[in-house]
Amino acid sequence: MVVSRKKKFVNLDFVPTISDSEDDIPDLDESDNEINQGNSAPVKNSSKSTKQKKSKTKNSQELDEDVHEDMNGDFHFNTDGDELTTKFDGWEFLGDKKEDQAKRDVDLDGIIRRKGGLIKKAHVETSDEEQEDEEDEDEKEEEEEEEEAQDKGDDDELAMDGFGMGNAKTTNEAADEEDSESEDMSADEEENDGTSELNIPGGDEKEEEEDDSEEAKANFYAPENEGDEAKKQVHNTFNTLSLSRPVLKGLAALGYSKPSPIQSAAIPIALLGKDIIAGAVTGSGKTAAFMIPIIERLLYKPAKVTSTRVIVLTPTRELAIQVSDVGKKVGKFVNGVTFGLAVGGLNLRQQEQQLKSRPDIVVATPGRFIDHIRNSASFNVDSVEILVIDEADRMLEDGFQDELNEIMSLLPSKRQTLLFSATMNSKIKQLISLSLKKPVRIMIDPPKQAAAKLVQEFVRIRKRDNLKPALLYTLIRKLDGAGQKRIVVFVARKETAHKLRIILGLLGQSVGELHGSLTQEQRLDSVNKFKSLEVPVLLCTDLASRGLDIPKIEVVINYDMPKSYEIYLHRVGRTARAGREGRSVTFVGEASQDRVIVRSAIRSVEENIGRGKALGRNVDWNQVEETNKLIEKMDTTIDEILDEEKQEKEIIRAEMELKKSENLLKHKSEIQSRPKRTWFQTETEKKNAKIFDALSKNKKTTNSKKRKRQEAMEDSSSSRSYKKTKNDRAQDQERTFKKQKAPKNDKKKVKYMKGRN
Ligand SMILES: Nc1ncnc2c1ncn2[C@@H]1O[C@H](COP(=O)(O)OP(=O)(O)OP(=O)(O)O)[C@@H](O)[C@H]1O
Repeated sequence: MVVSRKKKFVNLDFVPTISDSEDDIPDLDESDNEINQGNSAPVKNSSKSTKQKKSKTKNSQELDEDVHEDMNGDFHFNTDGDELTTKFDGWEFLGDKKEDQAKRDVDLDGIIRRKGGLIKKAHVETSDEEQEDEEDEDEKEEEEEEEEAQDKGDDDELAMDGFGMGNAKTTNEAADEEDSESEDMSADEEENDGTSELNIPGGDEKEEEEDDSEEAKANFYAPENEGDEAKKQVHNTFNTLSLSRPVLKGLAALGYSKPSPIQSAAIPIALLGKDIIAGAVTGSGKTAAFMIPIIERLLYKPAKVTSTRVIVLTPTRELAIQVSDVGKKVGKFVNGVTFGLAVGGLNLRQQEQQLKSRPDIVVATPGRFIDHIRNSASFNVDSVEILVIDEADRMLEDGFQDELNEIMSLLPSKRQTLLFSATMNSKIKQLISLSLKKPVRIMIDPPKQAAAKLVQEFVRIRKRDNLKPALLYTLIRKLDGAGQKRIVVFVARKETAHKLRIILGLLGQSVGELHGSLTQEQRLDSVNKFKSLEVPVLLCTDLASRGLDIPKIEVVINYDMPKSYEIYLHRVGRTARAGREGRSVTFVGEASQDRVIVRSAIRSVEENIGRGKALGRNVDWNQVEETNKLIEKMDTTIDEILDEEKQEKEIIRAEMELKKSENLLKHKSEIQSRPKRTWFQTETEKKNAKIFDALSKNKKTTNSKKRKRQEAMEDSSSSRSYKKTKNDRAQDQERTFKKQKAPKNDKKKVKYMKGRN
């Protein structure tokens, strides 16, 4: 089969792999029309019927088998129009766990149940319900009027004025909002416009970091018009993006019919081999925006030898697993493209085995990635052609800086680098270390914006911090009495998540946890139970704030305020994804930082009329107080549960130690013969690095004690540093060369060529 090249692209790096015979490419436009006609019809049926009508050519039959019926191929990222609700049930968070490797865990829910929890939800009557019991219909109406009048005077509960932002809503608006709270949240709120009356005073906004000068930008970035042109060239179907047939088939199977704006703009530029710095709002399809061109490039330029050619770095393990799954699904029909994971917390040996086969695309978290480069003998990164950094602004922050520098020093400098994030506003001085080559900037949405269909609500806590657990329970009950909605709750500390799980459990509400104190198996288990609605509420730390794509998260609750508006945007971006509706409820404390975030959110909504809403939420504090009385009585039970949990943990640990010793005896010689692993940074070094960062940021506060710690850190870093030496690299190359000679390695090339035909 001949590969057609479009004339306008002369760059040799460009990879136009579209087949010249497009007859057999599924006609996505056709199905578009049908779905559009039946606007409110369930997607599953419409896409199915479309396909049934199609003549059953071989390809359409194949596609039928593979299409994810629960995905909506018709959804538009343009959020002005009506959206259909997609039925996509999400990526697979399987990690590399094998069934028989499941470790024994403490059954916390079991303990809570033994203490009388998780059986029946605690019911505290609302003021409304009490009245309903007593009054007949007419009287009830009168009551409601009275209540509205009361509400009018009670701007404490209307929250927003208390933030110094002016009174938030008229009485009717407040009443409308109250009504909608108990109903299906997605429906009625559109008529309830509470945003326009919110005032935003100027004030103690955090100083922005100084912008890059025009001259610096001109030197660093590709000419601005390259990004602008890319944005202007809107592609209404993937067919016009010069993609190859297997990739188009993968996209069709996923139910993607139309590229999102970031995909439409970034794919052509990435196919040209250029470096990119891209920003687009949460949930706008950035993952596929880099996965599609990556796979396309692999397909077009087959490797001469089996080697790892693409590295995708993500800040969290769950995100890495998810990104790898997106890639596998996009590349499902591409013969021979292989994926590997280098992710902390999962089985090291298993990953080593996988990396030995040199998968084309390795998705990794930085620490484990460095570990593998250093310690997995047959894995090397000498042939890497493309580096993607997802959530790039996060990866450029202090916590990852040392690891990123180390990775940069190990990767070949001749490569394509793609950076993506929803809050991509890193300054040139941060980007320098990544050795980008005239990157094209593609910023789709105005920076620092929430998703278009997100309703952001705020509750002022004032001095009622002690009522927050009760407020959370009341809110969850109000938003979702039936346990049919997915609600993510963000907290600042792992301990808070754990304690809230017990409190809510004792009140009868089943919740899961996701934070760094859990084992990786437990983390994935939490995500999967949440995905399947087995546990509809997930208590998380910021570990889950970025990237996680679980399609039907209806509500995000910020129990504790995030540290910055950027993190706020990522957190609330777990809902209202891909054009869907969503709601966030944020508990706002008295700290000035809290107010800054609320103001930024409201300002953003006001500046972008028609995109989302910001509202104050009414709370029935009497009901919350009543719930709190129940919680106060639980103190001893909570302690007992924590004790019991601790004891069970110790028993499990002792059993594990025993097993470990047995294994050690049994496999002594094999274990001893393994080469000693070397570490890039020990935990202490990591901590020291953090202190060092903090110190260098705030030199004024350096006292002699801190200075000593700093010196100690500098000492330890000078002796720790390990990089692959020239010698190491030469050995790696030799190994690669030897492998090249082995005839079986040519297989992959043949497979790729097949994929293109
Ligand atoms: N062209 C498309 N058509 C239909 N659905 C799409 C398309 N592209 C992506 N999606 C879906 O949109 C959702 C969001 O995509 P993705 O997770 O890549 O967003 P993101 O921009 O990376 O978000 P975040 O900033 O939170 O990481 C996913 O469920 C994905 O399947």
